[in-house]
Amino acid sequence: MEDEAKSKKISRKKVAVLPWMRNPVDVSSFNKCPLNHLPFLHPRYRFLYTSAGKPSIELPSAMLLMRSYHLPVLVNGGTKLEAALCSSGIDSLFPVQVAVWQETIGPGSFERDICVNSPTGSGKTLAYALPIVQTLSTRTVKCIRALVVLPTRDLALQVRDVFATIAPAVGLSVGLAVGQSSIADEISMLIERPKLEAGICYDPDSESRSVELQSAVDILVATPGRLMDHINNTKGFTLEHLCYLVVDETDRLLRESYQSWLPTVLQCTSSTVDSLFASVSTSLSSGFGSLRTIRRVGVERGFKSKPYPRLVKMVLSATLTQDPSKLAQLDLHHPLFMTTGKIRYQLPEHLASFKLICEPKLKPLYLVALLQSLQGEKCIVFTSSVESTHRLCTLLKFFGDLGIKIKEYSGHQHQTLRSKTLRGFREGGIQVVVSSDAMTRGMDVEGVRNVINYDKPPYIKTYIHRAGRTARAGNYGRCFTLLHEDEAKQFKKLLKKADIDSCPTYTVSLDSVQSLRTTYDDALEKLKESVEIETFKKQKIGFKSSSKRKR
Ligand SMILES: Nc1ncnc2c1ncn2[C@@H]1O[C@H](COP(=O)(O)OP(=O)(O)OP(=O)(O)O)[C@@H](O)[C@H]1O
Repeated sequence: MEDEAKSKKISRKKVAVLPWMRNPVDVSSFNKCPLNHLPFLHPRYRFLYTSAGKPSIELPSAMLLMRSYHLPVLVNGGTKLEAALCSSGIDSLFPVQVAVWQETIGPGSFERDICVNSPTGSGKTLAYALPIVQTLSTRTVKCIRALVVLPTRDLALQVRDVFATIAPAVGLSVGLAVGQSSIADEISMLIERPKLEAGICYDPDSESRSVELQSAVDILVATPGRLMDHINNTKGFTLEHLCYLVVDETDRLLRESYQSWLPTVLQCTSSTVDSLFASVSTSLSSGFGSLRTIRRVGVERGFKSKPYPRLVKMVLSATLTQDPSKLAQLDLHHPLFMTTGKIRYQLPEHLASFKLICEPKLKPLYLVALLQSLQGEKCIVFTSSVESTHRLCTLLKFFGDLGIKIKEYSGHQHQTLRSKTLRGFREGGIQVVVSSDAMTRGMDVEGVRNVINYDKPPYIKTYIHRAGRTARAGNYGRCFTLLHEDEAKQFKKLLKKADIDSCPTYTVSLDSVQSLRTTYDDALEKLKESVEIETFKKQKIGFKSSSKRKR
């Protein structure tokens, strides 16, 4: 939001778009592509099988050929990756995935850093996950080669799951650094302990042992805070072999410094010839293990005959920032901008936007009437803050049996509770989630048919991300915005920024609103009591902890 407020001020001064953003690759000019027609993947059938189904060339030479194209190993005439994708219900790639594929595995060959601005739900996660996994499938030594950074824990978990559906198929391990478990547990998942002879105890503080520690993962999905903890404190944790850095939800991640994670990562990964020579001279004295590391850098990280290539960066968002000072932080190399269509803010193709004009004092009643008219369809209700999320959710529960299960989701809740709610929502036990902006970005819950803006979104970016929780992956969805009469004009202006000229009015029956009035009065009374009890409890806890401190 701050980003948008600032960019508003700047836009009045008419900041020029960066030259490389002026002629983007238009993702909408690409079509969906069945997996077996994917360029560079398809020829394997021709190389390997004749029309009679007999192998046309020897398998080992075919394997070599595939390796040179970063193609994964064959299984029964298909690829392990293809099989993994198919078993998770993916039989073709979406346009953004095909476009990115062209620039990575295809002719583009990861030569440029890639910046993707593509609508919510268009499949950006797989767009970067698939080429990375395919390229790394030929690696022989395990170390962190790809790092994906996301702003929240739940988003990181979601992205880890996408990698986990394809990476193990080609023998790659995916790790998570988000602070979901204790730091010790996380370390044990990320770092492989040396295998010791019987009777010898491993001492994690021993300097002499640290050279033997190895990464247990090839791909790491992390949030900035926990990533910094590992960079600063975890023995054996290194990003020196990193080949791919993905900054997902880029504009959100660049908005805050998060302990300067980005400059730190860039510093950890800068592999100049100088530093390489420095490490050669130190490693020569430190034994065979490190010598292997030098060879790994020289051979595996090298492609296109460049022995020590730069780190490839991929940055993505549905509302990618165009602010030059923000983008400069990424230190992009010859960046390629890929965007969908000509409009900066695009909504999903099958999203229908509606407004619902309500009397200010009766807004909760309009919401209940709307929820009832949606008949239990999965729905996310967005409010403007964690406090109003809590209040609204509590109020809805006091409405009695609405026949729908409603839960709250906000940044103030404990992670375990949030995860439980998310699980229930995904599995269908919960039909309505009332959320603060914690669920606005990136969250992918299958079957969400409706999004309701209980509070008007302050910025178009907020509208794009909230609305984008529905109508994902080509599905249909609706976004309703509850407005007071005097907010309508402002809202119209806001939608104009995403080139939305028409936002029809949705109506709920006034009778159903009126019929809820008595229940509403009771619910309001109960809400008042509940707020008082909670305030009292909070004060009591505050008093206890402050008197403890005094003691
Ligand atoms: N090729 C595909 N075929 C079928 N479904 C797909 C494909 N690619 C992605 N999906 C599904 O589409 C949904 C949206 O994908 P994803 O979360 O990557 O979108 P996104 O563009 O990152 O959205 P956001 O901007 O909101 O983060 C997911 O449920 C994912 O499983």
